[in-house]
Amino acid sequence: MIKIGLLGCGNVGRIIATHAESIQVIAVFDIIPGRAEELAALCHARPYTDFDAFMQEDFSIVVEAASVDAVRYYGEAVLRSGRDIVVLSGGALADDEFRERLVDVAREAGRKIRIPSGAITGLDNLKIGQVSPPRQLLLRTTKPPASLGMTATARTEVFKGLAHDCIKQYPKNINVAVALGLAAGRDADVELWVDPAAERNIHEIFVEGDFGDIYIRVRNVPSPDNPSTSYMAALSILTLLKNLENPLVVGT
Ligand SMILES: NC(=O)C1=CN([C@@H]2O[C@H](COP(=O)(O)OP(=O)(O)OC[C@H]3O[C@@H](n4cnc5c(N)ncnc54)[C@H](O)[C@@H]3O)[C@@H](O)[C@H]2O)C=CC1
Ligand SMILES: O=C([O-])CC(=O)C(=O)O
Repeated sequence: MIKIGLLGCGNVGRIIATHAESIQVIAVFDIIPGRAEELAALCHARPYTDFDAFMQEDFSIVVEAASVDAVRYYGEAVLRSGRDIVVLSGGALADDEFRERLVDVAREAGRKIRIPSGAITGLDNLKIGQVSPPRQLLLRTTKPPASLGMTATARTEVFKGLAHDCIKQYPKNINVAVALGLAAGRDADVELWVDPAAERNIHEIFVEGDFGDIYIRVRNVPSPDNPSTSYMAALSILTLLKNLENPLVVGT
């Protein structure tokens, strides 16, 4: 059974901890002591608020479900310790300098940085963009205003531009756009909308290239404890972990 250290004991951390059938959560870490303790009790793990102490535990992979800042603070140390890291807050890798350094560290340590598909689908074959760059790569995200901590009386566009700029303004809501760009090999264009009539977190992906064109629409159910995070994101991590040691690899 894969032994994991969970970095982040919020909404996604709780879903992982309560569905951890094919994994063993050994230790959990959060800056908020009560959260670490509560989650640890749920999955019979040990709670930590001190990162160095957390890292002394016996696990082979760290699952980050915390924040863009957490990836920046701890990503390198995780890899240098000889563990892989699953990064849900992939927005941290929008910073070219940071990403290149992290990849270099992973290469030196012989470890992997795994970005799950999170709240979208299609990252597998979007990687064809690394071989044949797409002419269009657009993510149009629509969320209920509450997901962005806003109020709005009509459908409103709150951002239009490139993913690496959008993530700076909305680090808790648009990590998917950065993952999309990392898969396809170019920064994605992003439109971020709030819509008071939306009951789901909707991600529409438009791609066009030599292969033809793609349109994907994902209508995500918001998570029970954090409406800005789609429930699919947690399921995506559980699925990644379930398949880690499977010799049969499906998808590009
Ligand atoms: N790539 C994707 O498709 C998606 C990515 N996300 C990202 O995943 C992350 C987790 O999402 P949720 O569980 O819903 O968030 P949450 O806010 O419910 O939980 C995050 C937890 O991490 C802790 N935390 C934050 N920064 C930390 C740090 N520097 N050190 C230690 N603990 C820290 C917080 O105290 C909190 O308990 C967020 O960054 C979110 O933006 C969420 C949904 C989809
Ligand atoms: O969960 C979602 O729909 C997307 C999200 O928050 C993110 O990418 O940060």
